[in-house]
Amino acid sequence: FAGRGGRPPGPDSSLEPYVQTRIFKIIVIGDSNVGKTCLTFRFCGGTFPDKTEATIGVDFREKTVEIEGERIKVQVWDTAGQERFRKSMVEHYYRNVHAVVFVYDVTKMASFTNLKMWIEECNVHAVSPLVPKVLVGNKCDLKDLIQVPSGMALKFADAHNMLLFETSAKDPKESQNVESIFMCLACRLKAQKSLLYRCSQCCGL
Ligand SMILES: Nc1nc2c(ncn2[C@@H]2O[C@H](COP(=O)(O)OP(=O)(O)OP(=O)(O)O)[C@@H](O)[C@H]2O)c(=O)[nH]1
Repeated sequence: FAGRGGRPPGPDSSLEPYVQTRIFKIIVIGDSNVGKTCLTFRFCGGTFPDKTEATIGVDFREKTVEIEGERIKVQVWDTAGQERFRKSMVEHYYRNVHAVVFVYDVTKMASFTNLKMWIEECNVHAVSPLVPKVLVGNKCDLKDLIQVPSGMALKFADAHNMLLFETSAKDPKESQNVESIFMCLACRLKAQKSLLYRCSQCCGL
């Protein structure tokens, strides 16, 4: 199925151990300035960038993780939040996507209300309801500036069948939480794809 990657076996592959690595494509979507670049940096590189600029088109980051003994490449697509930097790329974002991360800024109500628009864009591009989606409220370190209450975000997440993560890409103490966003999705994808394997074995599809 789509989402497999790695080098095909060469003529003398019997001499070398060859392990195929699956690739999961995860896109990160949301308003400009909510911290998509910083979250993907934190997950893939373990750091918070000193300085960021608006993403133009898309930036790719990746990290190989191990789940139940299988090495999986998590390919993160850090998409542009600004309309002018994303319009020529939108089709590519959604093609063969395995999971979606919707991000808002907990200190900016508009970024939360705009989520409806991001979900709509996802639907317009025919992303299957089976594609796992999560909601991330970022910048939780700015405690005095919070505009989006957790209860409100939780209600929205429930209504859209998503898990909610409230995180900070900036605060190193929160890095485990950032990691959980992507690991949770990778685990769900691994479980789904295992089911597909079993199905293809039993019903021959
Ligand atoms: N305090 C705080 N600031 C953050 C956090 N995450 C990101 N920022 C800041 O928010 C600003 C925007 O971050 P980016 O990661 O570039 O935002 P983006 O969503 O990728 O923006 P676009 O590329 O325009 O879509 C930067 O100044 C970051 O330093 C966070 O968790 N806490």
